Amino acid sequence: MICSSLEEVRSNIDRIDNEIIKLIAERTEYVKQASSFKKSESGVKAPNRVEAVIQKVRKRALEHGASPDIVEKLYREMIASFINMEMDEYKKNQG
Ligand SMILES: C=C(O[C@@H]1C=C(C(=O)O)C=C[C@H]1O)C(=O)O
Repeated sequence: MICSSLEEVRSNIDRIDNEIIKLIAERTEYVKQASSFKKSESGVKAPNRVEAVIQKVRKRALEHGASPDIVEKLYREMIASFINMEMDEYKKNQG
């Protein structure tokens, strides 16, 4: 959509950010659940799965006209934070 002012551009960015945050919240709930199926700290980190996710999102980025490099960078940062959160959850459940 072509905008006719910076205000309109920013209003669209704000709308999209709101949607992204809702999806991050939903993703958070699933990552927390993942910890209950893990049997070790290396299982929590699951590096093979991380690489599979990265390959998948790079492909999706290309299909949708986004930059695969930007998407990969964002996902690596996001997943690192999710792993920290999941590790805290895992350790809490270990008692
Ligand atoms: C959610 C999981 O745990 C971790 C978090 C991941 C993610 O945020 O996509 C992927 C792999 C794991 O590092 C999983 O194993 O699927």
